[in-house]
Amino acid sequence: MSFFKELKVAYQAGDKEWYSGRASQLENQYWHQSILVSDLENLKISTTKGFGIVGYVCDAGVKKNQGRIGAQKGPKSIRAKIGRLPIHFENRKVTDFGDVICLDEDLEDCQKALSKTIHKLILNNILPIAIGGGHDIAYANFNGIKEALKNVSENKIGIINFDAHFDLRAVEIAPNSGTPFHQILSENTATSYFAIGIQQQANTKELFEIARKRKVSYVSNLECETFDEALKSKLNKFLKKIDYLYITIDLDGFSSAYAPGVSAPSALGFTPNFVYKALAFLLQSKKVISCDIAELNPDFDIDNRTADLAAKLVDYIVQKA
Ligand SMILES: N=CN[C@@H](CCC(=O)O)C(=O)O
Ligand SMILES: [Mn+2]
Ligand SMILES: [Mn+2]
Repeated sequence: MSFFKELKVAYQAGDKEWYSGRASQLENQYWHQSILVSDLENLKISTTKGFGIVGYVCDAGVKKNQGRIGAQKGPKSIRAKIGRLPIHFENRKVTDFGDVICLDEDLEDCQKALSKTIHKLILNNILPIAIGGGHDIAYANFNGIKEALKNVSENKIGIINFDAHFDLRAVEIAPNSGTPFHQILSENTATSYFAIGIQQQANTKELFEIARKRKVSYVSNLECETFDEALKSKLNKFLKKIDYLYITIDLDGFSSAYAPGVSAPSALGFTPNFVYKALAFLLQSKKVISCDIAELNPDFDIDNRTADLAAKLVDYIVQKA
């Protein structure tokens, strides 16, 4: 495809076949009835704001980070659950712009392809909702945002990551799913990063030290039992500093009771209820420029419950943005 020329990556346009569910005599009852599909080449500039789902079919970063592979099957699994959800929103146009697909473990080219996609969607007045794929999706999403906000000073762009992990590992042999925020903060020193749900037993002392040096804001999983006033006030302070917010959700930040289908599950993570409340709070700021949901690994899922959670997060973002 010429949009991705010079990149070693495959692309598949959005396909209605990916979305199915219960038939209804009435229109607009289920996602599978209303979702639109498109390819990236024929995207026309729209004056009304829309939402764009894009799949990041890549687990090369998870593999390079010594994780359990399978996340490249994530996007398909999430879409199968999205199609079946009822619709409780009006005047929202959601289009699936297809998949960028990693070839021969060429992580960097796949990331560049996703960055180009995110950039194009934002320029077309679309809020991207990227679905992964490993958490290396974050480096790609951020670079797409940065390109779209070329004239915006980097300290006006903030990142909020729902995750058990900082993902602040320094790049040693090659970038991977554990390095995205180290890469971003090294290249954009004035950009602020807030991690929600950090688990002490999932991050080394070295990672906490990197977070301190890089002035990363964070709250631990223990502070995420309820979405309380203390956290709201920290987030308000963070939101005040920035004009644009990128939200990224690593499913391994949830308790494995809700999200078993990830590379690194943990029983200690947050509940869906907590994340719903935090998301509603962040989305009402109207500063969100792009978002993604990462790390679904269908090979380890139980009764597709992690895919179902990811699909419901997509639906919730569309409702609240
Ligand atoms: N994406 C991040 N992954 C974690 C993996 C932790 C683990 O494998 O236990 C990390 O690098 O810290
Ligand atoms: Mn994680
Ligand atoms: Mn992560």
